[in-house]
Amino acid sequence: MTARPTLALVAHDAKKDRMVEFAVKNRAKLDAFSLVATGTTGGRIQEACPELDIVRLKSGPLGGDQQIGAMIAEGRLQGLIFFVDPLSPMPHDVDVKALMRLALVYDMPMALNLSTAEILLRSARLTGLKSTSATPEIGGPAQ
Ligand SMILES: O=C(CO)COP(=O)(O)O
Repeated sequence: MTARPTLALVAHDAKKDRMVEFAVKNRAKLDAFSLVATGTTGGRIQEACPELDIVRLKSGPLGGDQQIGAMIAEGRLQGLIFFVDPLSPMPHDVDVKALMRLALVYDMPMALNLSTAEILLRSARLTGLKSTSATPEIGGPAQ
């Protein structure tokens, strides 16, 4: 049996309703993944879609973004959907940037808004998300 690819779901507060709508609409597709989420985002999705099995990490400002970043660096994540709020200052802005940076370093499929998330999910269904080998792109740091 092949292991299901792992997908991380994260949304800033102003985008949580949108994430819940996205999850409800795509619940059957999401069920094909092993799901992880930052704490509050995961709680909201779980409430709306109780059948989904979601591993909830810490809340973003308390280290959840960094936990997901560590999963990327260790090759334990295959995709990231992160609904970012571009209009509000964040106390943990450095963590948000660090997460996105690692996704870039490791060439992780990453959707930062609703329209790209829809595309990512469709393409993941068709082709399967690529497995990361925790090898950075050329020009990335040595392991
Ligand atoms: O802050 C976040 C991402 O930067 C999300 O964290 P929560 O899902 O706990 O709100």
